[in-house]
Amino acid sequence: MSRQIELNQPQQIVVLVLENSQGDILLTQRQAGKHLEGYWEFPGGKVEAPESLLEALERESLEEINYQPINPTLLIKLTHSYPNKTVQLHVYHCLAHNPQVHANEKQAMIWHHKSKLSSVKLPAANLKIINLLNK
Ligand SMILES: Nc1nc2c([nH]c(=O)n2[C@@H]2O[C@H](COP(=O)(O)OP(=O)(O)OP(=O)(O)O)[C@@H](O)[C@H]2O)c(=O)[nH]1
Repeated sequence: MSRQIELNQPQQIVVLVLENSQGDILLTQRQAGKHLEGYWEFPGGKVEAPESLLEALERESLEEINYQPINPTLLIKLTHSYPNKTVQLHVYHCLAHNPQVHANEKQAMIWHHKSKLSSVKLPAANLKIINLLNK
């Protein structure tokens, strides 16, 4: 496969929108040296073949925030192109009363009300997700 075609292939990404009973959403901060360093995001990451989307979601969630998603539902699937890569995000939503999470990778973490997410520095791909959460 040529380099150009590889660049055009979207990376398959799963993300978890974890919402507590107050309508707050968990955000983690992308670490230095990574794509979109310093931006806030939903926990998640790349799907690793041959795992399913839900297996990837569970693995990423356990790895990053030590949380096992309960009954996650698919909120939206979207594709976004950044200057250096294209991602396809499979966005899962999970509502939990008082989820106990832990920053396993020592990343900064905040709970932020869903109605105020537009004031946070989030990746451009996440705009559609924020709009959906506030419908
Ligand atoms: N986890 C997460 N990733 C997101 C979100 N929005 C968004 O555009 N992405 C993009 O999806 C990709 C997630 O990949 P990743 O976190 O596993 O990989 P990475 O960039 O840290 O790189 P690496 O694991 O190769 O070092 C990144 O390019 C990231 O910028 C989001 O809300 N959560």
